[in-house]
Amino acid sequence: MQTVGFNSILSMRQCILLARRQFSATAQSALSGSQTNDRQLPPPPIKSSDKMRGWQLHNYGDIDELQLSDKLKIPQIRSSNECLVRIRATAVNPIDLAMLRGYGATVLNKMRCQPGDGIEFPLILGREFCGELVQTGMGVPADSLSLGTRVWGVVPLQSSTGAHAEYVAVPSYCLSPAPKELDDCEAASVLYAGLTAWSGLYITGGLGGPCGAATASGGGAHKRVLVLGGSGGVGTLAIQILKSQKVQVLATCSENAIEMVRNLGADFVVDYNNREAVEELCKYAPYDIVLDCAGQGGQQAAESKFDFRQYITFSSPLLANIDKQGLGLGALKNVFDLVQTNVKSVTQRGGLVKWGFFSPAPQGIQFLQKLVEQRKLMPLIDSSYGFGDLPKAFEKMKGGHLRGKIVVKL
Ligand SMILES: NC(=O)C1=CN([C@@H]2O[C@H](COP(=O)(O)OP(=O)(O)OC[C@H]3O[C@@H](n4cnc5c(N)ncnc54)[C@H](OP(=O)(O)O)[C@@H]3O)[C@@H](O)[C@H]2O)C=CC1
Repeated sequence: MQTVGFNSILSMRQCILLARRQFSATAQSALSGSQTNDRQLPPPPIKSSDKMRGWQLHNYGDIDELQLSDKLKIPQIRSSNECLVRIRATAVNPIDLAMLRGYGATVLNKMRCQPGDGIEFPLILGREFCGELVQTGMGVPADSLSLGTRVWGVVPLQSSTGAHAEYVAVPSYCLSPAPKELDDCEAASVLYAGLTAWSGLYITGGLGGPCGAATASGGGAHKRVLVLGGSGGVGTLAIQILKSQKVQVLATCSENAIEMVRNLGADFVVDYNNREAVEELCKYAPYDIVLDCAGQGGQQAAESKFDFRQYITFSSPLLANIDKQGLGLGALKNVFDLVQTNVKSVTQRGGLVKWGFFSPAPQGIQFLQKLVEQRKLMPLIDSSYGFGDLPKAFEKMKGGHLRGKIVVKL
């Protein structure tokens, strides 16, 4: 296993992070003195006539369907456990681009619309944010989440008003006080991909046993995990999560990302385009988990060169099958696909294929929060944009080859 130089790379990384933290703390206190405070003065109350800016969608299609308006209604708190947040930063994820094109519309629209109410549009995309708590429902405990608190959070997939706007309303379990170790853009770029990685490893993969899935305890020391696509939003966080739990991590990425992925802590990294290097991965098989963060899908599992106990892919055909064939036939096709890929993978590679999903679980948020506070997890930002340039952020996502996350500052 190629680990020579790993410790020196890591300590170099820590020095850079420390210097960056010191610089940003000084700069922030010099400029505003407020951003890293958990709690500020309570914000002025929102009036029902107040309007917000936001990017809306009135049809599925391409990026030109995104329309900026400054006359949108501010989302209202509809149940006692909801919170309203004024957003400071948000992110663009592959799911935003997919939803813009209509991905998952059949299922998500069923979840969104009340019976008899077929209104699908307008939609506001955006699944994660960092911002300031401005209103809470009666059932939200004021001691844990008081007005003015700087929070980070995620928006459930079925919500039609996402985080690409000045305000978002979400259930209180979807947010918590933002770690002061991260600035607004960094804090807006952890939870969606981080909860996807956490849920794939601990809920779907059972890496830490029942406690690992039900609590924030993590686990999995001395297991061996291969991360496919170690350079993207989910992969960069998955590697850091795994290393923090003393898991042995191998990863694949493009040649030009190898050094970056090694610096995240991966013990052995190969270029997925280099056939000989990929063959090397066989030496370390069978893997406890192969985590597909590269959009490969379950069908690829049986074609792998190496054996595994579980192959967890975040690219399942679940919603796409239902979009194409409707709820009934689509559900049957899903069962057929899962059985078929598993028969092939068990007979050819000795392990199961599972579908992993983002899950807005509070214990997952707590787990990620703890790692950030211990400085064991740090988001990588590929690029950042102003709010008015959100379509450019989507173009960047469409171009692919990301090295971390795309963030948008309000
Ligand atoms: N099911 C769910 O709930 C969720 C699913 N996802 C899915 O998970 C996947 C990862 O998401 P995210 O990290 O945000 O996406 P990104 O686009 O940020 O990352 C993908 C990365 O994979 C690399 N890559 C592409 N092809 C390969 C390959 N064959 N082998 C190794 N690396 C490769 C890309 O770089 P390069 O092309 O330069 O090599 C890029 O760095 C996406 O397919 C996304 O749709 C994400 C979140 C939730």
